[in-house]
Amino acid sequence: MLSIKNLHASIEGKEILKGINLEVKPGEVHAIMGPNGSGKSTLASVLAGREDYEVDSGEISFNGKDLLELEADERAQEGVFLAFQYPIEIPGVTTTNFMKTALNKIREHKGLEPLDAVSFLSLMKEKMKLVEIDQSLLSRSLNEGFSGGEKKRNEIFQMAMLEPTLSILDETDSGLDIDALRIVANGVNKLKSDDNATIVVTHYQRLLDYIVPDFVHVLFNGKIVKTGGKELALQLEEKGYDWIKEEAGVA
Ligand SMILES: Nc1ncnc2c1ncn2[C@@H]1O[C@H](COP(=O)(O)OP(=O)(O)OP(=O)(O)O)[C@@H](O)[C@H]1O
Repeated sequence: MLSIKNLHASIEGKEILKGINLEVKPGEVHAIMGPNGSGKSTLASVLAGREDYEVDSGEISFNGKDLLELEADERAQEGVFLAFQYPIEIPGVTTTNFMKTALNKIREHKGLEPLDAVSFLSLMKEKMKLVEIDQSLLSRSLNEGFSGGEKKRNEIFQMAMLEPTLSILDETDSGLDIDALRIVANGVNKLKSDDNATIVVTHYQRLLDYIVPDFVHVLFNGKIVKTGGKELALQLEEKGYDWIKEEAGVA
């Protein structure tokens, strides 16, 4: 589904990603961990097509398409979903209206008719139940005055509605409390299928108790220096990152 080959990327002339290689297949959950400043959020942002980042070399193919050729909104229409560390607030636009527009944009791209009001409402109800989000949140302006946990819940709701093929969750520093961790984890687990894949960027080994990853990758200084199974996250929790740096010869 996703194939990243020797990706180099920089911001304001400073090289951050220094040769990332990653293969993600349908049905898989990949966790990306690593010390502060190693490039985790940069990788998520480059995948989502955020403009501040310059891709210097390398390839990213997504379902056979060259992802780097696509603008951020085109990537979303192709089924890439990025949940940011800090979701933006959009005063005056209700979550419901935002979702309607986003969903119909994606449907249009797939050559489908926009959903009529009744079908849209029944889809919303079904997904609200799935991610346990409160109706009152959906009639408020998007993210405005939402608590951290509410923003997270809302993001997982958006994910449920849009049914992306590839979800990228950047949870490195979002101040998730235990409830919010569970919200994110339950959402990801419930939405998991053989047709979609998830990349979770996290510092929290705890999150991986709830979302069991198929692979854990350790990013250090812009490169993936170690890949393992879910037990790697437990080793990191116990021993920190120094042993990995030594093992990779980057200490
Ligand atoms: N606008 C910028 N200008 C210069 N350097 C930047 C800019 N944005 C990010 N960086 C640098 O890029 C490096 C990687 O940042 P990134 O946020 O991707 O790391 P991270 O692994 O997600 O870190 P954390 O775990 O702390 O969230 C850091 O050294 C950071 O200071």
